[in-house]
Amino acid sequence: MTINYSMTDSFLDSWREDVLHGLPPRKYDIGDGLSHIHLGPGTVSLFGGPPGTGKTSLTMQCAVNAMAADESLRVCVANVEMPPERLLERQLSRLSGIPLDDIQERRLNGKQRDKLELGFELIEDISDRLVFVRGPFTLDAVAVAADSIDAELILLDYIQRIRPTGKHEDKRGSVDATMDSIRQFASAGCCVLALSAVGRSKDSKGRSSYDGSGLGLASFRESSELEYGADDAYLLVPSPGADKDPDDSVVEVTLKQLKSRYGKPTDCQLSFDRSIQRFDVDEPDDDHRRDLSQSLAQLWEPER
Ligand SMILES: Nc1ncnc2c1ncn2[C@@H]1O[C@H](COP(=O)(O)OP(=O)(O)OP(=O)(O)O)[C@@H](O)[C@H]1O
Repeated sequence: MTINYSMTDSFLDSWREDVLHGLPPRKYDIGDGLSHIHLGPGTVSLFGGPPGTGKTSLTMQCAVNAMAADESLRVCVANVEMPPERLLERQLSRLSGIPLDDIQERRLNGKQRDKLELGFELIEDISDRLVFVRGPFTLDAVAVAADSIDAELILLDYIQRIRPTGKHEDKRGSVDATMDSIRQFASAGCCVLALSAVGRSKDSKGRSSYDGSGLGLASFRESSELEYGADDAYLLVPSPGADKDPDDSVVEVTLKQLKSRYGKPTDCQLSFDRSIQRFDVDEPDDDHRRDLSQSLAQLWEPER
């Protein structure tokens, strides 16, 4: 076994230089209103939430936006549930505004085909920097695929189904080992986005449910190593009181930040338009805005 350790004087100079060089740490631009989500080299972020809330779509949106904003960014995606073509159809829908149903059913009229071109162009721009693992879904395969393009951002969807190296006694041991390897990816300078299944919790009436109010850090399935190993952890849950009509194409969801290793956890409200698979950050409502402007005004106009 290799044992790693370092004397402080061996890295003091480079660290001092790093602190003083005046440039902020690299952070990906994943879209308007989402700057509190710190995704950058060397970080591990965990995204959990009930099935179908949009974790896959949100994290793919973040990755594609980051690639569009930074032409040097290379990304590796390992999705155990959906093939690349289906994942990209969601992005095509979002980027062109054409309903996903029409794309999936291949019922596109001339006008829609023209609009799709914009989406295809954007995807073509990132196509030589985006690699998908097709299987086996092991961390070794992820490492090979990521190395093939020197990927810096790795998206694992989802962590309980991606097998680590070696044999492990049970699911828990296997997820622990996966998190260990993910930390090694991060130490090598990668940004890892890991999606996680969550367990049901008890709702206010004692029933087993995925109700957002009962979910927390301990809800990440199989292992506490997940909550400790991640730098940041998020839960994507339906917003409290949001209209739960399953036919609505737009649903209100909350991205709760449960853990932020180096900052203050911040929640944010999002609208998820499922018909085009697009997430938008909700503007604070007028009352909230008024409260803020009043408090600001008071700051500048002290009581007379
Ligand atoms: N063509 C479509 N039109 C409208 N909504 C759709 C369409 N295809 C998928 N959806 C919805 O979009 C959402 C996609 O969610 P997504 O797969 O990103 O969720 P997830 O949180 O990753 O789920 P899971 O944990 O089950 O993988 C789901 O609610 C799904 O029902």
